[in-house]
Amino acid sequence: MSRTARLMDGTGLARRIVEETAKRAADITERTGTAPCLATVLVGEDPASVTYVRMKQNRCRKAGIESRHVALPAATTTAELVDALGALSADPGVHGILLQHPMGPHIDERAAFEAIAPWKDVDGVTLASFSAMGFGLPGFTSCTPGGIMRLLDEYDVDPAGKRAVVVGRSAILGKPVGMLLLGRDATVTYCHSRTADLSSAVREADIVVAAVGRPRLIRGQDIKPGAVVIDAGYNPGNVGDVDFDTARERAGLITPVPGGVGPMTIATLLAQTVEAAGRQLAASV
Ligand SMILES: Nc1nc2c(c(=O)[nH]1)N[C@@H](CN(C=O)c1ccc(C(=O)N[C@@H](CCC(=O)O)C(=O)O)cc1)CN2
Repeated sequence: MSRTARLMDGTGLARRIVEETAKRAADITERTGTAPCLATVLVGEDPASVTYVRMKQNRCRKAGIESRHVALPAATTTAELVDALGALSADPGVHGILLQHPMGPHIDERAAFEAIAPWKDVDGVTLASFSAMGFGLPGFTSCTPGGIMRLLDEYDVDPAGKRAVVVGRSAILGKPVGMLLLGRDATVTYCHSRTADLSSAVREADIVVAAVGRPRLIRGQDIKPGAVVIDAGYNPGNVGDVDFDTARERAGLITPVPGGVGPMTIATLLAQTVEAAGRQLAASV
């Protein structure tokens, strides 16, 4: 019998989160006379990154969050980038910092991320944020993983006792989403480019998170009937890592691309920026 998965509507949920965030931003602005402010930092002019940063700035504007942009040339050195991030970290007018990824092969990404003050790390990329996520302590989550967990909650998917397979192991996506699922008592398997038999691992999964950046890598035939399929892939042309048409015939729930995980990434960034501003401005009065 053929079935069609229910769609997980990231666009609609993100809209509601941003509306709620806008109310909190307005409240902070009224109480303190200062609007929450996100600094966006972009090294080079990668077209996709330019688009994502612009999307973040536009959503900030609509939510009453100020944004300040630092555009650095592609040839910027790690030391120069660290200096720029250090200046933003020390600036009391900036409450959150977003360093767009990727930054170019000559940049030491870890050194750059660590130049962000942990209390302004609204993108959840520092070791401090990563450790807090790992230990289930309060802190800022990486935005896409945080958005994915919020989507699962919205659709009453309780990870406890479920087999979750994360395809991908990047520092801002695969690793942290696996940690968050483990923190919610899922049994987590990470798959990656050296995994011997990806298909058989995926076939075992009650929850699949595709976060590898390979268009349509995960095919419907490998999806366990009724599984929850989260497509966190953002490949050129708005193509996900999951072959949507075949996967939706077997999954129970599935995120579309576009309209699934992507909007949740930005909504999480905005919500965490306002949270950071609220804390910093409360501490300064
Ligand atoms: N420092 C970071 N860098 C990157 C992150 C991140 O979370 N922090 N994530 C990705 C890309 N990304 C944000 O930066 C991102 C990708 C896609 C979307 C999104 O909303 N996509 C839409 C479709 C967009 C369109 O119509 O063109 C969707 O899926 O519906 C948001 C953010 C890499 N770098």
